[in-house]
Amino acid sequence: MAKHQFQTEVGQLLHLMTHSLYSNKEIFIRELVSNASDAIDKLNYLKLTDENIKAALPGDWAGQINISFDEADKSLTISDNGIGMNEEDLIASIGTIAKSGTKSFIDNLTGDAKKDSNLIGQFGVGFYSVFMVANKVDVISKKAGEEQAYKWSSDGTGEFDLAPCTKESNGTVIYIKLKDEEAEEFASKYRIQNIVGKYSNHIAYPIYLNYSEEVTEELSEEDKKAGKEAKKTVEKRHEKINEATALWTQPKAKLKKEEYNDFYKSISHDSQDPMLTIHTKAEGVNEYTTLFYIPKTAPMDMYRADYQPGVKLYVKRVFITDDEKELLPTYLRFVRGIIDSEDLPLNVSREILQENRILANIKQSSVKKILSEIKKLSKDEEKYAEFIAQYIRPLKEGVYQDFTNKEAILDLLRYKSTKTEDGKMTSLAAYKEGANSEQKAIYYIIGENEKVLRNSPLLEAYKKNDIEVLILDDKEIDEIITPNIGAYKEWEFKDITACEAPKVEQSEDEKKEVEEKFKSIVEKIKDKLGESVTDVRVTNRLSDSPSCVVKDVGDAQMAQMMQMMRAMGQTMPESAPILEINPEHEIVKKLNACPDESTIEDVSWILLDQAKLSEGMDITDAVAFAQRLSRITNKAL
Ligand SMILES: Nc1ncnc2c1ncn2[C@@H]1O[C@H](COP(=O)(O)OP(=O)(O)OP(=O)(O)O)[C@@H](O)[C@H]1O
Repeated sequence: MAKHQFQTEVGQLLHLMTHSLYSNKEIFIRELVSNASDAIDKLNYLKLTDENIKAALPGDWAGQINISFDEADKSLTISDNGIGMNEEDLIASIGTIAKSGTKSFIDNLTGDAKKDSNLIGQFGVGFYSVFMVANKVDVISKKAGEEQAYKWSSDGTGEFDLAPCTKESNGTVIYIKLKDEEAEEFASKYRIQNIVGKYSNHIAYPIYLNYSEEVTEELSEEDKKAGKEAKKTVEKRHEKINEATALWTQPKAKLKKEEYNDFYKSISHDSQDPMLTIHTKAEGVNEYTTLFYIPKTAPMDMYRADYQPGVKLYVKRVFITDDEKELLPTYLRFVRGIIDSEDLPLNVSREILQENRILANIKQSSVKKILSEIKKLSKDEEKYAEFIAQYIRPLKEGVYQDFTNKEAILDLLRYKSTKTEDGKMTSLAAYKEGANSEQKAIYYIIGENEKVLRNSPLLEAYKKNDIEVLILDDKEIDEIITPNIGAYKEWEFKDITACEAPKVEQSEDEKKEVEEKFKSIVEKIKDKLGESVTDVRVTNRLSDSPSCVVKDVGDAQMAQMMQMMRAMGQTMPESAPILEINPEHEIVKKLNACPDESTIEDVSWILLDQAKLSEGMDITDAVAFAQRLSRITNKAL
């Protein structure tokens, strides 16, 4: 018998399973039954696509799962007649090699046992959950089409044994020796029935419960009078304990909300009810059923490049794949559920799926359906706020990924703005509706910090003109996506740091006059600040602040490209801003009349640095800034 060491991360995980994660232990049954069902799914598919496998199976092979328990032995056994595992599979799947999700699972643990147990399923570390209740586990497995069976055993500490063994037919038997304190709870008919009913009722294969029961003979009245003793016999039971129907094939009207929710939990490993359930049967050119769910909380791997897709593809109830990222567009990667097509050939290869016309049509209609259901949800402001809190980012990605549905997605987006407060958000439709008759564009400002953005001097002119400005504080994504939106219902999106200020009551002549009056000080400031600014000019966009910085309009495209390069990890220098000064402000007026060159120099730098600080930008030389401030303060006192 060969001893193998678990990889460090698996070891860590097992330690957590045995020592820390105590709440919701019952989910180990859900996880093992779900693995058994997946194993049967896989064999079902191979039977259709691989002649050798078909020949190796008995003609009447049909997938089934068996659970048995033995109170005296304090054990539970879960077995399936699915694909099975050979030696390599056992090592790779439940042995030395931790899957990509394991490390992030450990990193994501919060220490809160309840929350942490919910993470178990999400990270594909389901099998190990058995060690929450087991002292020792044996996995006896034989892969379909192969001769040799193997036995894997572990007590959940640092190592496991692996050795050849005998097993008649393909599939996997998991023997669980329960910890003493768990035996009473889980080696129990009612408890198992209850857990399977709760999580695995609509697994597409029958689950049988096998157990022995002592039966006392029913005596007739006569026998009782005659003092006959009732005989006791032990009878073996083999009872189906789940519905074993694919839930999505049932008519909508027949299904209750709880049934939908339970099914969701069984396919998603989530312990919460879903936020939204969308069940559609399409008949016509293409015949198919889809059952989609939107989780209440975004899946943990939503922002990982190697996220696990949440939609499974079936053809006429036969599972085809759960690893196809193209079934829905990437921006809808948080959706869970199934697509079951009547028209695809059963032996469709996974390779040709991507170019398949039928599937492309199903995908297109599914996206439309999901977006329209989200739109319906948006009518309920409170519920929709929860949706937005979880999914605004992927939705924003949709704006540039999905050109066909761009308008529909834009309608679903929500933004903070200068006219919303207390975390409330506005839609683009509401923004347009609330605008005055002169306005023809959607104004926005982007940054990292909401508070800084709300206090930006650049907003002063917009406030004065009662123009709403969208506050985009998710810079990483907003800076890439928003400039690419173009327009919403003919209203162009405009970045207020790079566009002309809104109209103020000032004629061209007045403007020229002001420029003339401040010409020489503008030149002087330009001279003092050198390459730290692209330009210096007087502005009419400010009222309370002496100065502000804006981007060079012509440079907007360049700035966006630089931002994309930065998002890809390149270091890119920020281009110098334009400094605008407020001719109505006392500081600027006094500076214009100031004869002292050194004061002009200090104030010029302070005007630039404080404008940068107000926009949340870094200043190049904080020490020099402090020194200048001291000098000016000293003069003022
Ligand atoms: N009964 C089984 N028959 C065949 N293979 C199995 C069985 N149980 C587990 N496996 C294999 O072990 C792997 C690991 O199982 P585990 O439950 O830890 O994660 P998973 O099932 O891949 O992920 P998730 O729990 O998210 O579905 C499975 O992917 C599968 O390859």
